[in-house]
Amino acid sequence: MELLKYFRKLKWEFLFVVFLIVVNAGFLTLAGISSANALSAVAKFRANEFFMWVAVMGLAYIVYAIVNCLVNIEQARFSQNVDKLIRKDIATELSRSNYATFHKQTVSTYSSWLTNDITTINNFGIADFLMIVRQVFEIIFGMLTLAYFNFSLVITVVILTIIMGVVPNLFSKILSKKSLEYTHANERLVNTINDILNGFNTLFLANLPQTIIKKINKSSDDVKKHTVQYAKAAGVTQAITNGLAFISQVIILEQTGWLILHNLTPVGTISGAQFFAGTIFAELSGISFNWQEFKSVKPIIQKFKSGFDKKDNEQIFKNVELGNIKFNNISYKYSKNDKPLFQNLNLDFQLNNKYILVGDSAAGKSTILNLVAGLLRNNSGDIKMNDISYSAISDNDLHEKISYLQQDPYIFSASLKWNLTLGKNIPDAKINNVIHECGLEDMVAKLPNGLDTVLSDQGKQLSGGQKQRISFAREILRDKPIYLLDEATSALDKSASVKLEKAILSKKNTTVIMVTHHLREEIKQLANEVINLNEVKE
Ligand SMILES: Nc1ncnc2c1ncn2[C@@H]1O[C@H](COP(=O)(O)OP(=O)(O)OP(=O)(O)O)[C@@H](O)[C@H]1O
Repeated sequence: MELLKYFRKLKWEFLFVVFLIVVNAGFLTLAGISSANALSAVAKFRANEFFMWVAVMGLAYIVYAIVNCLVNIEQARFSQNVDKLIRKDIATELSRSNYATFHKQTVSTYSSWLTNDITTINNFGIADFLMIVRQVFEIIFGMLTLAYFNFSLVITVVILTIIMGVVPNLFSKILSKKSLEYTHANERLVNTINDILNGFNTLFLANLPQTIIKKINKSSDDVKKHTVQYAKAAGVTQAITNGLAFISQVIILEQTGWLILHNLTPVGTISGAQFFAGTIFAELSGISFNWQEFKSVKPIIQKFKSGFDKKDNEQIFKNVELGNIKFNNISYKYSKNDKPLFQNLNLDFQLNNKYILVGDSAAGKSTILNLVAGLLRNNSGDIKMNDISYSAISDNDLHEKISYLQQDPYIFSASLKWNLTLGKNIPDAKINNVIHECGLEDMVAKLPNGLDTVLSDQGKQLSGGQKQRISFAREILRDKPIYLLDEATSALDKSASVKLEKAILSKKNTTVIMVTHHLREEIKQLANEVINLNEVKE
């Protein structure tokens, strides 16, 4: 089972929790034995013996309570460390994903994996497994004690145990299925919540605030439906196992009574048998239910794995030197049933030349930049850099050569400095030069902590133009030899646009492909070629 892999990684912590659980089960057993012995002593009017066993019982319960507290603390620590490892594994897969793999799922789905699903794994996986460990030891100790009273009791318990183990297994598949459906419903709820809340402004301006309630209500109903379905399946499983446990307890009680009446065991056994048979069957019914719940976690962890394409990491790539980028007979369509956006397109972007790409809206200009950046790779025909096919060039290699400035740059909820450097160590003097070059000085001066000011909520306090200036500064600091600009100055006024575009187009040893809807004369002059996509697509 996949979850056990994480337990093995944390084996010392796991063993410590198990040790505490075993000690705890030991003291509970001691309390049960003491109670039976106290009853036998009182039946024989042995006062000293009676009080001694009552004292032992009291002490055993006190230690049990203390160790139980320790178990809870250590179990919480262990669970959190398992969560951390699972999150790290998901984060590692995410960090290794290519563009297509990452975008197979929505960001909200990943959020749900990292939050809701981890909570489910905690409740159904880790807590249930440790509960099973506790139950197994309480059963073992209980059986040993029953054997000490009278061995025939153990035989009956074993027979009843086998019956109790078989019946609930019949429900295992249903529980797993329902648990997976429940996690998918949670993903849909998180997706809806994110989508609707991100669209708050649009709905507010359209006077449609009720839509927020309607959409969230609909998804809540979806989660409710699947939670109730899971509870029904779990409830039936639990009811059957509980019913079997009660019947089994009655059988053991009858057998003990018969043994006492025939002088085959002391009177105290009645209390011991009741205590231990109660414990054993309650724990057995718990075990079979917890085991089903524990197994229901498996498809959740498998879902994480199957979300990522293993082939991404196994390909062998060549290191490519900078050179011309050529499109040879490129055709592209976003989905199988679509008409191709363009067919047999041939383009030649010469090293260090500057290109401006124009064309109608939706002609496919951004798609071409995405193909050059290697974000989209499922094209037909061959894209080559320096005569090496893109299929042999890694994303890493491409990103080391390309700066891609988009219309709506992402601003992290981090300091301005972090947003510019993306966490890299760059001297302040260099940062300040670029700030000056990108016209960000006024903005930085007004920020309360200058470069260290945290831009909260994805830079909501910034204007579109300020975000675009930050994006220019970020990419100039990355200092790569190929620039792709996709309407990267659309939110800036004419003079600011011209200044920034000029800064990029005037770079000497740099290839530039710039998409724009506002081709200004002074910018056109800096280009080696203006490509009209409407014409070259024909
Ligand atoms: N991720 C996507 N999935 C499906 N279709 C897409 C996707 N991205 C773009 N398209 C479609 O591909 C076509 C070309 O889009 P693209 O963004 O490349 O055009 P564009 O020329 O850059 O447009 P604009 O000038 O309006 O920005 C459009 O019809 C668009 O709907």
